[in-house]
Amino acid sequence: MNFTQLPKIELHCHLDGSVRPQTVLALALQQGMALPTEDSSEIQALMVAPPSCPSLIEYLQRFELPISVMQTAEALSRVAFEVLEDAAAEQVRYIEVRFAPSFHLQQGLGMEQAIAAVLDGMDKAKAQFAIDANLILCGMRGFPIELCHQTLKAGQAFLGKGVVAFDLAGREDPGFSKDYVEVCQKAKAMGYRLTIHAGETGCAQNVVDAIELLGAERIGHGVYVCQDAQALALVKARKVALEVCPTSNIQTKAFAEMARHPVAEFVRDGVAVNISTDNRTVSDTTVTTELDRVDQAFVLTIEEYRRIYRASVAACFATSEIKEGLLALNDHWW
Ligand SMILES: O=c1[nH]cnc2c1ncn2[C@@H]1O[C@H](CO)[C@@H](O)[C@H]1O
Ligand SMILES: [Zn+2]
Repeated sequence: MNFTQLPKIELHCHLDGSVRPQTVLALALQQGMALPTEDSSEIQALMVAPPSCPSLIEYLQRFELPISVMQTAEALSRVAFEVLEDAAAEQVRYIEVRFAPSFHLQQGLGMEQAIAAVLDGMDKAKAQFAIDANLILCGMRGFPIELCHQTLKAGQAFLGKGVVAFDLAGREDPGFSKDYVEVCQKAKAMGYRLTIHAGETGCAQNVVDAIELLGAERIGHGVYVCQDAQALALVKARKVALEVCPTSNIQTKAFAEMARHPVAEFVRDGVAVNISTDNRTVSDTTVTTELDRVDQAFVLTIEEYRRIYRASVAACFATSEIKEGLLALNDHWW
């Protein structure tokens, strides 16, 4: 199937993993920052995770370079604008971008300023391109939980003005959810929607916990429910959407090759699935490429793509007005 012209929805895209390599170079030069190389293809090589990264931890090391140049309001705005520009160019008509405000404080920005800067870049792109967008704030596992509380507080004023949800990202230890019950309860009480990275590299129980202990409405990845019938049944019964990022899952060694990835099985089994990039640069991909790779491995039908699209509309954290617009696009295209 040719996905190039079809409308797309991306629900799982990290800002710091989706910076254009040329922009990293330009920002570093502008900021007088020393780089290991000034060749943009070498910069790209430093940012892209190898096809066979030893683990999620190694994958996450690819974020250091882009984060180092994303410490000013101007840089954050520019990067946010460009991510929407890149997404719009491949017919992504709605995107939820995510980032961790706590990673952008190295040069004196406050969390509120970092969030405002990202929203500013997104607003400019929304005005210019055929794309709608919202922002998800990530709390980072492996760092003090206090930073999650600060993130929630910093984002509060922006709820309903571009910020829609809270996420937990970073390393995934078995049983992590029990440490985040209070944070997630607070997030919900404040009006944040909730999506949680879980079941990315091995532990289906983490998906169950994220749903039952934390109240996750969507799961980032969640792919390991394929190995646990009860976890899979829970995801289906609660209509929790999985934000599936196939290439990223191969890079982190969740699955040895695309042919073993459960995404097509999920779609055929009635699981609500969205297909996203995770990280446009670190995974060197686009939503179109992700769909092509799934199609090459499993042959997606148009009806299956429609199902993915509709599930993505249902699961996204947009207003009902935006959702109706996205569904109308679907009618128009098919
Ligand atoms: O697939 C992933 N799993 C877990 N954490 C991730 C993934 N991709 C990116 N990040 C983490 O989220 C932070 C905020 O955007 C990134 O800096 C990275 O550490
Ligand atoms: Zn992710």
